[in-house]
Amino acid sequence: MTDSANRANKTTVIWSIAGSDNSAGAGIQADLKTSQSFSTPEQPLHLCTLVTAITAQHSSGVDSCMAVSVAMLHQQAMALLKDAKPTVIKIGLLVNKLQVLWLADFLQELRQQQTDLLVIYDPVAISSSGSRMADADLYQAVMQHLLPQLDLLTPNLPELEAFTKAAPAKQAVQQLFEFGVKAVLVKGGHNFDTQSCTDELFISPQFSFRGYPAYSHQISLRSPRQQHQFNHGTGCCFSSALAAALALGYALEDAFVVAKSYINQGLSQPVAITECSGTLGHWGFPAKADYLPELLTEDLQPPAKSFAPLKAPLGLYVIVPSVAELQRALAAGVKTLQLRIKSTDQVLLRQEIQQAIQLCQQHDIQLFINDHWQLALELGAYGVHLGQEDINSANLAALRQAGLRLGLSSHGFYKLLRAQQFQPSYLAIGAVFATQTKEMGGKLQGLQKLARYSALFPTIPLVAIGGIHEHNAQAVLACGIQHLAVVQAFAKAAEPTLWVQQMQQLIAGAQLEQKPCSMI
Ligand SMILES: Cc1ncc(COP(=O)(O)OP(=O)(O)O)c(N)n1
Ligand SMILES: Cc1ncsc1CCOP(=O)(O)O
Ligand SMILES: [Mg+2]
Repeated sequence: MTDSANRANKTTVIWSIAGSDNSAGAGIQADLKTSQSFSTPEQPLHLCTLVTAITAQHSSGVDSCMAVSVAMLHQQAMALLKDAKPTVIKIGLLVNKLQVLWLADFLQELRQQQTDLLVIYDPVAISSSGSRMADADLYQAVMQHLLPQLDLLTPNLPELEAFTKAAPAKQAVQQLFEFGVKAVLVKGGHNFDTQSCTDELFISPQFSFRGYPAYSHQISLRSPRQQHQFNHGTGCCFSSALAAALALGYALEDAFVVAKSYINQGLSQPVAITECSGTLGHWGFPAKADYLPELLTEDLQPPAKSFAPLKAPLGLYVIVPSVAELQRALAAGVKTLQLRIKSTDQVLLRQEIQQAIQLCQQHDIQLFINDHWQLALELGAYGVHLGQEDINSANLAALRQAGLRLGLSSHGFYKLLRAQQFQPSYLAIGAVFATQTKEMGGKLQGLQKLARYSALFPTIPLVAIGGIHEHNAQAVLACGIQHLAVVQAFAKAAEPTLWVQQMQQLIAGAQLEQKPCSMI
């Protein structure tokens, strides 16, 4: 393959079907800025536009709005299809029923050729300044014709009410699901009674994107309300940020966390146009923990207190399947270990866990017991490592009270946020690279995401796991990660002591340097 073909292969195409906002806070102009903010040389995004309307706007209102004809919309689509099909389509302002009907037909046809297309509709009809831009019968046409073609609808509270006349939001969303839309993200910014801003994502079991099943079916994210008027286009950019994150291949719940953080970042550093008006800033991928929202989970009661901190940095963290291997690791100089036995034989488990605990206590080694938290608790282990699916069933309060350290697995922005709420001793993130040790369904984190995690979660030890070997460890460390967990790399090391020394030196060097990450 040629270089240029390779490059084109990497580029993900997004379409924005929306109105032009000549003041560039919302509409197509905002969609372009947002997608550009998420685009990198490693994962380029290219946003193409189908203009539905030309508006004349300024900071306090919309002076006029001229709809583009359906014939012209069609020509724009046909022209774009001569180059490339979109992976994600974000729809914004639609002005009249004719546009809705054309779009519904067009999407139905496109979906037949492209089954993994994802369509998001941000149903703007009235601008934030109160100016009506769409015909009064628009939503009725949308309900009947467009909703079945949509994956995700992102109404704010007045728009949700205009669609369904129902309250509360859960009931309204149920009605929308019945019309065929697969997920609804209700933007809570118009609930001005509160000092915070809570957005809620409802995902129907029908939603799927590139094989990512939804982890949870209702997720609420809350952030403090930012009290200023430099917020033109916020709702629009929220949906564009979702579109961009989905185009990068993120699961929907991860895209939600990232989009909300993007908005928080943009509102924290807005662009003032006049003294009392402006737009949110577009400053790249959200890069500070301050921008992360708080996750309000329906099913979990995170503990008020944190788990015991680690006695020493994890550094090189070797995972072994037996006491025999654990002894080999101890002899090689490993200081952090995990016993990961996938047998259900209770006699063997008890025996191995007890022996491992004793050995590690003698050598003052940090030992985590994988999965078997009851035995770990009973036998007085130093710590346990659990998966996210274990959080609901394990007695976390008992583990914390007994002083055990807790490590939790995570596989993305949403799960990191969820796991962090339990205030564990560390968070693991994987699989970074392809691994033979655990079936990961082909979903790998890669280095770019690692760098983003370490910027967003700087206060808790982050451990990278999955396919880490001596040849790629440096690249992982360069992402700001300071702890590396390995299975095969140690198991296969021909000279374990030398190998451990080499890895520990690499990690110590990176900890000393504390390089700022260049890959965010
Ligand atoms: C350090 C570390 N990180 C992740 C895992 C994986 O834990 P989990 O998701 O529970 O999967 P299993 O290891 O139980 O198969 C881990 N064990 N250690
Ligand atoms: C347990 C686990 N969890 C995520 S990846 C992984 C396996 C890591 O093994 P290896 O270091 O051999 O790739
Ligand atoms: Mg497990």
